[in-house]
Amino acid sequence: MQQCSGGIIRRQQHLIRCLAVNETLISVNKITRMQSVMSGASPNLEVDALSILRSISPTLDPNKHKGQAGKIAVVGGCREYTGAPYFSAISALKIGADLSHVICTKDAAPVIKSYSPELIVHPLLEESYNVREEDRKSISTRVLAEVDKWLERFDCLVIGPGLGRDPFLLDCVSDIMKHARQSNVPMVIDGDGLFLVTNRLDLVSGYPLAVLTPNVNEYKRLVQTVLNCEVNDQDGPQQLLSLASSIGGVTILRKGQSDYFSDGKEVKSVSIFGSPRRCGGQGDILSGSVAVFLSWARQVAAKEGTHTNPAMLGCIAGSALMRKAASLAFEDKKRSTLTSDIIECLGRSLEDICPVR
Ligand SMILES: NC(=O)C1=CN([C@@H]2O[C@H](COP(=O)(O)OP(=O)(O)OC[C@H]3O[C@@H](n4cnc5c(N)ncnc54)[C@H](OP(=O)(O)O)[C@@H]3O)[C@@H](O)[C@H]2O)[C@@H](O)CC1
Ligand SMILES: Nc1ncnc2c1ncn2[C@@H]1O[C@H](COP(=O)(O)OP(=O)(O)OP(=O)(O)O)[C@@H](O)[C@H]1O
Ligand SMILES: [Mg+2]
Repeated sequence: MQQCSGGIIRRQQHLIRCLAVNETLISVNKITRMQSVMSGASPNLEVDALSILRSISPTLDPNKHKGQAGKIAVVGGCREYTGAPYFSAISALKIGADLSHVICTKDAAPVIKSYSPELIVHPLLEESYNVREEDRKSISTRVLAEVDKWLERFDCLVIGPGLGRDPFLLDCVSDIMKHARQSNVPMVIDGDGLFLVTNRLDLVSGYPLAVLTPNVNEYKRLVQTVLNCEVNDQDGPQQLLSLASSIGGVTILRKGQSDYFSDGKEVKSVSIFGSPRRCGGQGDILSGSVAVFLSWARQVAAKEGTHTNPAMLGCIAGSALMRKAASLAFEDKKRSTLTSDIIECLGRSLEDICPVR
């Protein structure tokens, strides 16, 4: 039955794309609305994500100096996972951040450095297998002191891509999060960062500069822990609103066929056509993207005194760009589309939506 409705949706999506090619009068927004209806998304929640993206993307101004377009740091990368932090950090650069750092374990650092000379990689974190019981305290103090030297320079942290679940390492990351919060540094929390936060809600509860970006599994765990019930898709937007509100007004980006966003006050969605390929790593691109757009949205808010929640704007713009890049990559690579192919399409997608002036 599920397979059957999946097939129908795919055929409908194919039909919509054919219409888009043949009938130039069908606007992106109309296509989006049609897809929302077909996928079961609530059309009245759908935002004009492309306009939002344009409104927060800075111009390339020759008077600006390095760093003003964003300094992002990804806290993640361990012995098992080196791809995820790389995807997140390189995506931030490709979108337009000036500097992208990775704070990872000592073992992961040479590997991540070898992927790209563009990234600034800090081999600071340690996992239990490398640390004697009696050295734990001094090591975590040293890690925190090192991170503190950089913390206030970052416009946003991404916590969790490829972080792993080692208890000692997660304790160190909890301390980093506490310091980031004291310094008002925004945090996008993804992957194993969500595993940490689901068990330590105090780390983000009531912090408006925290963004959680759960996938299906991560969302399920959050709902079970926070709301003490199961995911209810009949009333998905309302449940998301309650979840964000119960965690004190953090912003949540619930990833799926449509992406939904809530900060506990409102719920919005983005259903722009993405890709039917579900290769691992696409969420990592999204986390790096959200970090950049959130930083830009904060700059706009500071300059123009606007009151729209920058975390919501950052999520909406990140989701729109990720989906557009995924669809471009899929047009070209079809079944063999990989995360690296999508990353290669970030620049062209951004240029299509928001050309350099
Ligand atoms: N190329 C790369 O480097 C990529 C790396 N990636 C990185 O992978 C990490 C996990 O993210 P993910 O998306 O696989 O998590 P998710 O869907 O909850 O889990 C799926 C199933 O696996 C299990 N499980 C997972 N981790 C576990 C652990 N450490 N130890 C034990 N169990 C674990 C989990 O079990 P459960 O917790 O549900 O019992 C569930 O059944 C995260 O850091 C992410 O950034 C991705 O971004 C993709 C590209
Ligand atoms: N069924 C779907 N149809 C279209 N787009 C989707 C679908 N599911 C997820 N996406 C999009 O793919 C991106 C990544 O979401 P996904 O749920 O794959 O994250 P993830 O599991 O955390 O990924 P990762 O493998 O990086 O950990 C999001 O931008 C989301 O909008
Ligand atoms: Mg993920």
